[in-house]
Amino acid sequence: MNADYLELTNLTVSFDGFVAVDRVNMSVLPGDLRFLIGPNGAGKTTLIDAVSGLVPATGSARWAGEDLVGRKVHRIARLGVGRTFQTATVFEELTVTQNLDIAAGARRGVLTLARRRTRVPEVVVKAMETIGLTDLAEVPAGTLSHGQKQWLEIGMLLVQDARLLMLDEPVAGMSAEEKDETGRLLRRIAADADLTVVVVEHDMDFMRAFATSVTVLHAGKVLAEGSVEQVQADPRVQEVYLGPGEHSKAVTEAVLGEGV
Ligand SMILES: Nc1ncnc2c1ncn2[C@@H]1O[C@H](COP(=O)(O)OP(=O)(O)OP(=O)(O)O)[C@@H](O)[C@H]1O
Repeated sequence: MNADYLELTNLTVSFDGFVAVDRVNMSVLPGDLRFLIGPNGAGKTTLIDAVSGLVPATGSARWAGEDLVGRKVHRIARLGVGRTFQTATVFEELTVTQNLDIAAGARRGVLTLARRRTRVPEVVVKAMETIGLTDLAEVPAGTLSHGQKQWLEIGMLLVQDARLLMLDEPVAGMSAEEKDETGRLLRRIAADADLTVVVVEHDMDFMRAFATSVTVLHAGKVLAEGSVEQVQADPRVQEVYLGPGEHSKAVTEAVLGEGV
């Protein structure tokens, strides 16, 4: 099997004694589009921060045969781990091509960057096609819509050869069409390119439409894991989203979506 799978064992993050991520065990295989959901403060962002090396953790986070815990951020990135943040971080005054070229350059190193190049590298052309921004190649990134900026950020991870992509609320603030487009893009990336994708998301409609598997975090712990149908039908999941007690089908559906 492709060694590019993520395996968290007892992953734990504490902030001055407060345990934000509590002995999490979780495996994500290539080709999977894993959604990480849970109420506010459940520890979702902290978990992907720990995997990307942004906060110290204990336990282990194995990826591509190495343990990421204790490694520096740049070293983790070099192992093919990439993430986006809730706010897109593109260079607004540079074009789509230039943004991708710089990201690809970061991977190539200073020597290659210093050489004059007259044409756009193949990897940039390919990423632009994947994210659907070929027609906007020469447009400054600052003029892109919110959704298009998120896609550009995903493209920047692809040209850096990221094989594990962790995306923090990618569709927040997007239009319905942009959400659909993003879902299809993530499916393409996961299934066709066989990359490992973890999406932190609050948008239940988006999760239902595109997740291939779901992990539910609550108070730093894994509460449930499985297919969309399995986690939606889990009474413990319904309870953390709705509070304890009996709920009408209509109320449950309003929060967790239809089909529960
Ligand atoms: N740097 C920090 N120092 C102290 N506490 C923190 C820090 N970062 C996060 N926390 C706490 O850890 C808990 C988990 O936060 P986190 O942002 O990971 O949750 P989340 O599931 O991503 O929530 P949301 O969906 O609201 O973004 C929260 O109680 C938060 O206040």
